Amino acid sequence: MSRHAQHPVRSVDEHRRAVTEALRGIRPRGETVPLREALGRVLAEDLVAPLSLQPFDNSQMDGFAVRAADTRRAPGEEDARLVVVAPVPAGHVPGPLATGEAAPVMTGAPLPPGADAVVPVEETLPGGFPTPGSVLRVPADQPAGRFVRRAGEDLAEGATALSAGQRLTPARIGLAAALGCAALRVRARPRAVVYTTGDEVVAPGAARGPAQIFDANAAILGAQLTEAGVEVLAAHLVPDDPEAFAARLAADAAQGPDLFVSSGGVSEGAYEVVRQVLGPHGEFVHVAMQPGGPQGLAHRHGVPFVCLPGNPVSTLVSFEMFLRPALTETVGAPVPRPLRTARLAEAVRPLPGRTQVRRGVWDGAEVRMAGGPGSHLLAAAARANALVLLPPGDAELPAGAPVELLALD
Ligand SMILES: Nc1nc2c(c(=O)[nH]1)N[C@H]1C(S)=C(S)[C@@H](COP(=O)(O)OP(=O)(O)OC[C@H]3O[C@@H](n4cnc5c(N)ncnc54)[C@H](O)[C@@H]3O)O[C@H]1N2
Ligand code: MOO
Repeated sequence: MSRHAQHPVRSVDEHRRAVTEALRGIRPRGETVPLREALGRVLAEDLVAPLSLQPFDNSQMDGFAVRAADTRRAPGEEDARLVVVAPVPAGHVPGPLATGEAAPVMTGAPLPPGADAVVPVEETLPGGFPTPGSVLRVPADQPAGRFVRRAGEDLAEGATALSAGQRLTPARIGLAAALGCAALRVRARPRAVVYTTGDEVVAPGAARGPAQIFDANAAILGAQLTEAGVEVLAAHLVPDDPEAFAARLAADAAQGPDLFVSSGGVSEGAYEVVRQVLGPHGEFVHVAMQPGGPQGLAHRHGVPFVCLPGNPVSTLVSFEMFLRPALTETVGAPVPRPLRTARLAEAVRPLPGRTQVRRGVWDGAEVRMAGGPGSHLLAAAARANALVLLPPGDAELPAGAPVELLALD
């Protein structure tokens, strides 16, 4: 237990709500994108159908358009006899169908005016598509409407085809295309600036001193933000120098970001650059979660600032537990991670009073821990495909016990 309660303690849910509230101020701008760039984007305005789907009555089968009334069974006859007229290929406008006629129609071809049913070619005699003037035999008593796709059956002209706030899936993009739209108005991606902090941290590829480590967190956060549909405007590695950090922040604010995200510099040390600069502009708390205990949340230059702890796995887990769900809730993307129930492949001891987020390898049924609980274990986390959510508890969870997890891929 801590002797000096330096930070207020809050629950995982409370902090997720706080991050979500902080992001509510993000004002979605709109932009128009071609359909091929629309996947996963969030629609900025309703799409009203400029035409019906189907746009016209058409055939669902390769066969013959007929008037159902012409096929009424004559006494002692199995089949009705009709006269074949000129075929209707898809994409061509047919002439009207007179009584007693059958027009060869292909799937998707408009139904000739007067026709109200389609008989599939394989049900007819003599078979295939006979030349115009030939006699065609079709099974008697064809029901009206058979194999006819009605105009407006799927969607009526003027109806709301897609609603503002919907995420664009392949089917929704396809619907826009079917309605003749080549581009869609979507919410612009939120734009973030990322800071990684610490005198001990150097960029991958740079020269590393004996007490230094490479910056893993800029790469982690860059990938997580990109995956979540956020544009990373810039990523800066800042030293433990509050004045330099404050100046960097002011310069970056001029670019008009929607969000600042940092890793490191939030806990109890003597050189906590993020907490020193942002402390007066926000709150630094301890969340009842491991990893990812120390957390900060501020506003600077009118922009929400989410401060994550510096251990690489703490950064990774904190993003998944707080920032990603907050983006889903406020900006409408990304898709939430699926929450699944799995059985423990091995006994696991949870933490009293704190939610523990372990990294796991999940095979769809059982989950096995990938490495220990330590938040520096990035290589173990890289083997994992799930975050295992262990609720606070004193008693060991036996092998076979059900646990919830967030599936990462
Ligand atoms: N006296 C206390 N000490 C610590 C506490 C505490 O409650 N009392 N909490 C511990 C926990 S839990 C965490 S998590 C860390 C969080 O600390 P900070 O957010 O201030 O992060 P740093 O001290 O800057 O770094 C922590 C750790 O991670 C390494 N690191 C930092 N940035 C990067 C990076 N970009 N790439 C790779 N690795 C990074 C850094 O070298 C440290 O080892 O505080 C504990 N201490
Ligand atoms: O809470 Mo810290 O994030 O465990 O390492």
